[in-house]
Amino acid sequence: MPLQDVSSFGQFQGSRPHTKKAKPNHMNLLNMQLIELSDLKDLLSRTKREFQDLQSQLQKDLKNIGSQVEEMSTAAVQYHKVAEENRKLYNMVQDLKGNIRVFCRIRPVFCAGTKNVIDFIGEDGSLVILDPLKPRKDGRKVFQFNRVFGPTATQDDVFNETQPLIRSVMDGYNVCIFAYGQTGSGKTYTMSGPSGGSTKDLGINYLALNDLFEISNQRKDIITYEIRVQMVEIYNEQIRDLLSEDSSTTKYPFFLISALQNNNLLSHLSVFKALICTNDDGLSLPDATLHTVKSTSDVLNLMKYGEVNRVVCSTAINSRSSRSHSILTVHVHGKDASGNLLRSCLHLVDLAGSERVDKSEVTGDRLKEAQHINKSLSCLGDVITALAQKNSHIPYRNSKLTLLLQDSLGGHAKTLMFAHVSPVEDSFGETISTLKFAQRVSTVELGAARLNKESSEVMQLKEQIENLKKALANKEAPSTPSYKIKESKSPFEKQRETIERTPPRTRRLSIENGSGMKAMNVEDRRRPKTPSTLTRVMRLSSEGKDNSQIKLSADVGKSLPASTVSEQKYSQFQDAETVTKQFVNLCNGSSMMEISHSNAPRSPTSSSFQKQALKTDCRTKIPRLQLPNTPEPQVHARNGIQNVMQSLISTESQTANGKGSQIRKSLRTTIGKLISGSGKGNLQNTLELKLPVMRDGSFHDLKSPVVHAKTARRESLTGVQTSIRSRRSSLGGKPIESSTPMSNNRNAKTPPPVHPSTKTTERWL
Ligand SMILES: Nc1ncnc2c1ncn2[C@@H]1O[C@H](COP(=O)(O)OP(=O)(O)OP(=O)(O)O)[C@@H](O)[C@H]1O
Repeated sequence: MPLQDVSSFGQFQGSRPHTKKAKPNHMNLLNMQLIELSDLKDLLSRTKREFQDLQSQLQKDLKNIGSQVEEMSTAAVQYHKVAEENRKLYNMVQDLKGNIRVFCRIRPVFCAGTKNVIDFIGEDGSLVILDPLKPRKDGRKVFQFNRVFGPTATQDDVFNETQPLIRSVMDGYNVCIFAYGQTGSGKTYTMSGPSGGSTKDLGINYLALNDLFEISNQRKDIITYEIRVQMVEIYNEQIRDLLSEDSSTTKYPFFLISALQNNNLLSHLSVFKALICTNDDGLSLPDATLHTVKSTSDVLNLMKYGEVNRVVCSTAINSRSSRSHSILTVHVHGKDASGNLLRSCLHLVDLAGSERVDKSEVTGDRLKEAQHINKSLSCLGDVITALAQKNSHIPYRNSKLTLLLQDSLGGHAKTLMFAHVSPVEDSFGETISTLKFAQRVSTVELGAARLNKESSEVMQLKEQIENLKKALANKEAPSTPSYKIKESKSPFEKQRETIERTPPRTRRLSIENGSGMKAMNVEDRRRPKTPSTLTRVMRLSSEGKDNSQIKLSADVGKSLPASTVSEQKYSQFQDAETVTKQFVNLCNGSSMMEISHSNAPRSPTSSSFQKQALKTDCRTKIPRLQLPNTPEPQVHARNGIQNVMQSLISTESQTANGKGSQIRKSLRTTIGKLISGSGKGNLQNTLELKLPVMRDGSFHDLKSPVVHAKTARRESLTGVQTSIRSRRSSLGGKPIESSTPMSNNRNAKTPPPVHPSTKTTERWL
């Protein structure tokens, strides 16, 4: 470095001020410069060190910062993971509870300078609204939803959040998405896309179907899907098919509609099918044309067609205001390789906007439309309130809309509501009421969604059940004539004619069996209190071929249909016939046995007996022939037979015309045949179980203490005394062994009592 420069550097630095003015001497000057040079060297080295220190410090700091940033970023990632997990868990809880999910969407402000009422939109679904009239803290209203989409949210953002729900349709869940909000708040925009048929920014309807096709393609090796759509609108409480191929009927000018409405002609038009039908899964669906769609272009075309047919008009609030609720229903049917079936439905509902008629400035037909819209939305509100309060009655039937959405709102579907709000100050009232409604909807718990999947085995079983039902119906068909009044003159008819010719106060009971018909007439002189019954003639027939089919007909002055007892449909029973009825029921092992049990009066003429019989008249359901499970009914059956016999006997003993023995004879024969096996079929089996008599007429080897009573009863029924040890072929058959002198006398009118203590034998005596 030149000396001059060095000195000037030293001066510039001011590190050592030159106080002494030395004589310009060469040597001195040199020395001074050397000193300054060494000073400078020191300074340089110090600065260097300092710089190095600073550098290392900086590096350390940078390192620290780096590690801190790294820590923070991992914490952030963790936080997001946890938040995502929380959301998933929250959704799972909601799924399990079946809560209706609520997303809120805020449409953008279109006019610059308009005051915005949205104060805060949280990532977690919170929304704060500021009351323009109370700009301070107390004007803030906080709402919580599953998700809130701000004005800048795109259609894709909205769809991405909705996609998992929509996809579950392909897994067999019923899904319903409905857009709710005031008029002009963006419902149609969300569901269909921008007005005017633009193919940009298409809405959920299109994106959903597109996605369903994608899934269908992805799974085509595993499941074969069929996707069909139908599109209807509910306009003035009428359901219109928007995809009806008859274009002349799909759209009407408003003057025509009102004219038709005034003349009550609207319902006659095919398009106004005010019908809601139910599908195989019991889901309420509109009865409208179904179109199979195979590609997104099919969907686009259909949606355009439907949109054109939809009733829209201009109001003060919205230039293209929907005047109806539109419902796009997507039916998904899937079948996998193993034959398992799944069926599901996706309802995509764009509701008509609620509007304040003073604001929308509508009159005439528009006013009527607005009133219908508001009414149906209010019905929807009532349904939601009732559901939220878990009321027992949910007023679905108050409007077509709620009727159609019944399964989605109260069934086992996954339901999502889009609450649309406008951020402008002017709409604050409507915004608040929409948000309050949405909040209420979010509290509705529908229960866990149900999977509509049927395994092939279940389907096979269902098919079998159907076939069996059909077979049963066919089998029952031939027995139907037994309920009808017989046209041809059967032996029954002839018998009936004879009966009808018999004088009043004569009751005739005939029991028909396979071997022929034996009749008995009982003149009941001891029933003056019920004269009407005295004219009634009852006929009981027990057809020999199949004793399970015991036909019963009652002649009550006029002919009554003969009906099959096993079918429990005999129409009228009168007190005078209770004896027979008891007997029939005993044969059936029915509930009537309880009546004829110990509490039942023994005599059919006693008033209490009549009362009981009347109590259990034709309205009493008598079960089919069935095998008793417990020994109790057997006891009832035996008691019942005993009671019937006693009743008959008492009646017989009261008659003085000598026909009692005929009754007894006939009854004995019939009972004998029933028990011994001349009749075949269920009744016989039943009787075998009910009575200690086997099919072949032999007795069960009973070792119970009631054996004596049974023997006595059998003896009382047949009039033949038996030894406990002796076995008879049947009551009507020949005795195998006789142990008493009376035993051979089968038709003895007064058999000697074996157990004088029993009432039965007393009566015989
Ligand atoms: N998120 C949005 N982004 C851009 N434009 C929107 C958005 N939401 C709504 N719009 C526009 O606002 C206008 C009104 O929207 P839209 O017709 O969807 O309202 P609406 O709630 O269906 O009304 P109405 O109940 O009367 O049928 C339309 O022009 C629509 O394109």
